[in-house]
This record gives sequence, structure tokens and C-alpha cells, in this order.
Amino acid sequence: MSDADADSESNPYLRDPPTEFEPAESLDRDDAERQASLLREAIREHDHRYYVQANPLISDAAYDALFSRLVALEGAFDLDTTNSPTNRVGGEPLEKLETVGHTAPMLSIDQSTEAADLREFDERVRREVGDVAYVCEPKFDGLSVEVVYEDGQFVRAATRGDGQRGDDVSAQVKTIPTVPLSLRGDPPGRLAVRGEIYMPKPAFADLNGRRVEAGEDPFANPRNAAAGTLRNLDPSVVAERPLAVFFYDILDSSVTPETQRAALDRFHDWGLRVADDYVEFADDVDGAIDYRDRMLDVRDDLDYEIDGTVIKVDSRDAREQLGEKSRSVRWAFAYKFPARHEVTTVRDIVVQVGRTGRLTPVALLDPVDVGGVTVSRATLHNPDEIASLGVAIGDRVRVKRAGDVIPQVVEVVEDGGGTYEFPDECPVCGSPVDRDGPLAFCSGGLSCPAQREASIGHFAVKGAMDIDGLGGERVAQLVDAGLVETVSDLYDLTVEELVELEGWGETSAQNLVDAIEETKSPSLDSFLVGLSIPEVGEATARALAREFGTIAEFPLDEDVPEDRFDAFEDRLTTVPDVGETVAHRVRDFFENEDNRAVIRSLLDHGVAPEPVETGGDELAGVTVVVTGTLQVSRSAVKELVEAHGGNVTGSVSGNTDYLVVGENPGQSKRDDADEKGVPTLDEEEFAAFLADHGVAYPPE
Ligand SMILES: NC(=O)c1ccc[n+]([C@@H]2O[C@H](COP(=O)([O-])OP(=O)(O)OC[C@H]3O[C@@H](n4cnc5c(N)ncnc54)[C@H](O)[C@@H]3O)[C@@H](O)[C@H]2O)c1
Ligand SMILES: [Zn+2]
Repeated sequence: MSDADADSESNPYLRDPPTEFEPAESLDRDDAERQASLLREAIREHDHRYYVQANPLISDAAYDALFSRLVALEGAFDLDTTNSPTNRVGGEPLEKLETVGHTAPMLSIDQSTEAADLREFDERVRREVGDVAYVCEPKFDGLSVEVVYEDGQFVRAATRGDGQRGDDVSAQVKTIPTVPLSLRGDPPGRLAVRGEIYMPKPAFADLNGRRVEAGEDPFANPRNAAAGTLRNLDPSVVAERPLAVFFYDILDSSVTPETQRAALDRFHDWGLRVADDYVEFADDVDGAIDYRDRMLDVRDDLDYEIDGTVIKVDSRDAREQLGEKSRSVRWAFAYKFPARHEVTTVRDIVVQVGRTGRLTPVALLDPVDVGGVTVSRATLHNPDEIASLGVAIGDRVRVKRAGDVIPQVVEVVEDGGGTYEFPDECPVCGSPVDRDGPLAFCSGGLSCPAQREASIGHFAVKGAMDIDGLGGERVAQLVDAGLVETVSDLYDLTVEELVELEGWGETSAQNLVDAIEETKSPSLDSFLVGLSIPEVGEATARALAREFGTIAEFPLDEDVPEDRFDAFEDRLTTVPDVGETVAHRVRDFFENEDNRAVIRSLLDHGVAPEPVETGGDELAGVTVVVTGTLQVSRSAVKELVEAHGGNVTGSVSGNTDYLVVGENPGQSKRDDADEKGVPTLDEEEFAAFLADHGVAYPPE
């Protein structure tokens, strides 16, 4: 955030950029060059945030406006575009994953929300190649990937990256059920296809719900969620999050069908998923315009996000004649939907208290229709976001709704003259507010009724203790009645107490008491999830459980010496994917005696988390890196090695002992190993090495 913050004053296109501009022709050449240069700098920064960090600073519509402006300036003044973002595909490969070259460039598509621009595209096409027909497809709002098959077998998958080279995400993509590992029918010997990986809307809503519960930032939209998931280095995390794919183009093939329609038909035969119901054929541009208007109507009924339509020349010959530019193809046009933005007034700003005490400001709005849905509240995320938006009660703001996401305030359009001060006391319990970076927390812990209620509700959810029949309303009722103050009080609930409450009978009371009783042997990770430790969701809880093995390994005593916490925090930082911030938050949680008392009380009530098998330490001090495909998945190798005290890391460094080389290995890791003198093992040698240490491979 710091770069953009530092520059936002000097570069007007980073934050709150204008969406409208005076005509390019009214500038003189010097001004045009200056503006173009600022635009390029800003667009590079936005690209980086969007493609690499998956954390954009401005809305897509605002970005599109900047991009169009730059194209217009470069055209009107015939500027040198050699290094301009208008000349290249946006992303760049990430450093953490292996980089691979594409079989054919993965280019972008020119786009507009205006029918007139599509007509202009159509005129150019017909001028160059004569009359053509179009295939009209939904424009899936996901992440573009190349998937390569050889003799019908999955070989690899890569992200688009900079269009020439992307990240090798084979291990991740292989976990996606709709990506076939073997093709059906008679596929060509060599086939590289392009498709879009996305997260279905219901899965997205679910994932975000759990993230908010866990005190994590929700993903802004399904696209970011899919992107964030795919770049997760641990394929088992990817496998847990439901992703899906649609295929839509051949990038390279030993046999190429003559039309786009024929290609999609063949995809069918080969078992490659196509969005059949919504792919249409249009004889001319009017048909394509009509198609987009109809898709706009069905957009909200689909279970995936689309942000427009892609209109493609059907004939392969015509496509080849039309060719491509450096950034985009000349045979397709993205005719997009208008943005889902509306302007309304902020009536009030309220602060909600989450179960970890996190305070989330919410803007209450004059109700406004945004893309067919009435919006009356929008999240402001955290105090820093309020400050950077500069929003206050009475302001006119632009509100964005992206699919099923919680609506967001994107920018202040008109200042209402007011100011807003984030409260320094919790609005529910009055405890002082703690600040941690951009976030704010109520310091009241379990003395705060809002936190109490939320944390008890969370204890009961699936993924945590999974207590049947204990939903939000019942929790509120139990807390209100004074029956439970902390989660351990649940284990004292009696049928007699419950039947006294409104709406309860013998049976429902007995069922709840039984359901609670049944949760007394949770797995250690479910138990940890249930405790509402900040930053600890399911994946982190699993990692902690693996590292610590039993609950007794955590600092739980009434008096814990300071250096015990220091050692605890150090140990936390050795857990895979636990960084310093998370380690610190977890330490804070355990440092609070109220929290330790609750855990001790749970154990006293007979809750006995099941220890996790940690294996021996036969591989203590051994660090390996894997490249290519082994006969077992990479996550299984990682689990095996770590269970015996070793480490598996993602890149070759001075600390690496061996590079294990499977099939189709990446070049960059082997180069790194060469350079650093790290010995390599093939799979057989790796198995022998493990056997020497008394570890069986492959694991059962
Ligand atoms: N908010 C920001 O800061 C920011 C920054 C950079 C980019 N962006 C957004 O990203 C867009 C540019 O991204 P882009 O270069 O990926 O282009 P794009 O998303 O506008 O269009 C091309 C993409 O469409 C996808 N696609 C979906 N369905 C398709 C189909 N049926 N056929 C062919 N392609 C299909 C492909 O992934 C392809 O890469 C911008 O328009 C902007 O909205 C936003
Ligand atoms: Zn509070």
C-alpha cells in the first residue's frame, strides 16, 4: 500500500481517478505527453496490484476509463508506445511459482461497453475479410489459463502471465474436477486449449462468509477469490475451494477445426466443458448486439460471474487473415456490460463487532438500485479505508456491487461537508479500541457481549465443533438468558434450563444437550478453529495441529512466564504459512488469561481434542524442493516429509538439501539448483533416500 500512498498526491490516476476527460485534441502536445506518462505509470501500478497482488486499488470501470484515455492520447498525438501498457498483456508471472512459456501467445481482447464500438469493429473486419458470421460467448469473469494435453493426457496448466510466459499451476489446476486429466474420443496428439477458471457464486459467498467469520478479509469478488486460490502454493488448499472451468479457444493443436463452432463441438467430444447453453451464433453484428442485451437479463441467474460477452469471428481462415496486435487479437471483441455502479448518499456510518473483536464500519445508504438489486448498506472494511476514501456522513458516494458480494463504497463523488471520526470505544461494550495496522479491534475480549455471542456461534459451526441445532438465533437466546457466557458453559446446559426458554420443548432441549455431548472428542484442528483465534481459519488450524500435535503443547496454565510466550511465538513462525503477523496475533490470544481460562474449562468439562499424528523426526533438518510430477501429489510428499520432521519448500535456496525432480520438471528450479550446487534426486533416488531414513515411500 505504501507505494501508492506515497504517489497518490503526485499521480492523480492512482486513487480516485477521474472517469471523464476533456477531448484529447484540446490538449497541446506537451500536456498530452505528460498526461500519457502519468497514465502509464498509474496503469502499471494498477496492473501489478490486479494481476500480481490480486488486490486492485480502483474499480475495473475506473481502470478501463484510464486505459481508454491512454489509447486515445497515444492515437491523437501519435506517441511512442514501445513501452506502453497499451502494447502489452497486463500480468507478469509470480515469483513463487515456476514460470513456463506458452505454446502460443495468450493475448487480450479489445473491449467496450458501447454498441458503437462493436459496430466499428465489425466494419473493420468486413473491410478486411468480407462478410463474416460471429460466435457469441459469455465473457467469464475469472482467470485465463492454458491447459496442454499430449496424446489426450493432461500435461500442464499455466496462467496467462504476461501473455508469453505464465506461472505453472499444474498441481493446482489438476485438483479442479471439471478439468479432465484424460480427454475422451479421439483428441489430436498435441492440443493446447484456453479456458477460464472461476469460482461459482454460491461457493464464493460461502468462502467469504467463512473468511469474515475467521476475522480474515473477504475477497472483493469471485475473480479475486479464484486468482487468490490458484496462486496458493499448497494444492490441497486449492482442492478444498470449489473452482470450475469453461474452455473456449484452441491455442495450438495438431488438428485445427475450421470454425470456432466446430472447435467448441469438438471440445464437447473430448470432454472439455463449454458453456453450451449460452453460446450463440450470429449472422451479423445486430445479432451480436441483441445477444449481449439478452445476456444482461440472464446474468444474475447464472451461477458464475460474467462481465460481458465476447464476439468472435467464426471462420478460422478469416481469423488468421485478421491476425493480432501486440496486446490483443484482431478477430474478437469484448462487448461488455455497463458497470454496476450507482451514486447515493451516506445516511449514517455504524460499526459492527465480529467474534474476534474486529470492528467493521458499514455505511447506511439511501436505498438505490444497483444492477437490479436494492442496496441500502455497504461495507467500508476498516478505519484506514474510511480515511483513504475520505468518506463521511452526508457524502454522495459511488457504490459498487460485484455479483453477490457485499456492496462496497468505491469513491466519494461529492463531499457533504461533514467529517467522520472512528470511535475509540467499542459501540457495544465501551472497551477501548485497539488498532493493528488498518484494522481496529474491541479490546473487551469475552467481556464484550457482541464478541461473546459471535464467538459462541462460531464454536458451533461446521469446520469447528459442528454442534447440530445451535444456530445464531438460539445462541443469542442462550446468551440473553444468561445461560452461557463462554463456550465452556455450553457443556453445563441442562434440559431443565432449556425447557424454561421460549420455543423449547423436551425433545429439542434433549437433542441439543446430546449434540453438545457428542462433540467432546473433536480433532485438534476443529477445536482450534472453534476457539476464534484471530487469523486462524481451517487451513492454519490444520497446520498448527500438525506442528503442536496436542493441546497440551500450547501455553494454557494460569501463570505462564513471559519467555514461554516468546518461545511459543518463535515456534509459531516455523509453521508453514504462518507469518510474523499471524504468529503475533496467536500469541496475543494465548497471552490473554481469559482465553486460557476458557480452554482449561473446556478441558475440565471433558472436551478432549484428539492428538494429531506427528510421526518421528527421522528427517529433522532435511529440506527438499520438488519440481515436476511425482507418482504421489505434492501435498502428500509435503505431508510425509513434514510428518517426519523435515521441510518441503517452494523454491531452491541455500538451505535446500535436495531438489527432487519428477516428470515434466520446471527449468528454473533446476537452474537454481545448478547454480547453488544443490544435488538433485529423481523419484527412485528420493525413495531410496527416504528408505535410508526409515521412511516408506510412496506413503500408504
Ligand atoms: N481494477 C484494476 O486496477 C484493474 C487493473 C488491471 C486490469 N483490470 C481489469 O482487467 C481487464 C483487463 O484484463 P484482461 O487483459 O484479462 O482483459 P479482459 O478481461 O478485459 O478480456 C480478455 C479476457 O477475457 C477472458 N475471457 C472470458 N471469457 C472469454 C471467452 N468466452 N472467450 C475469450 N476470452 C474470454 C479471457 O481470460 C481473456 O484474458 C480490464 O478491462 C479491467 O477491467 C482492472
Ligand atoms: Zn466490545
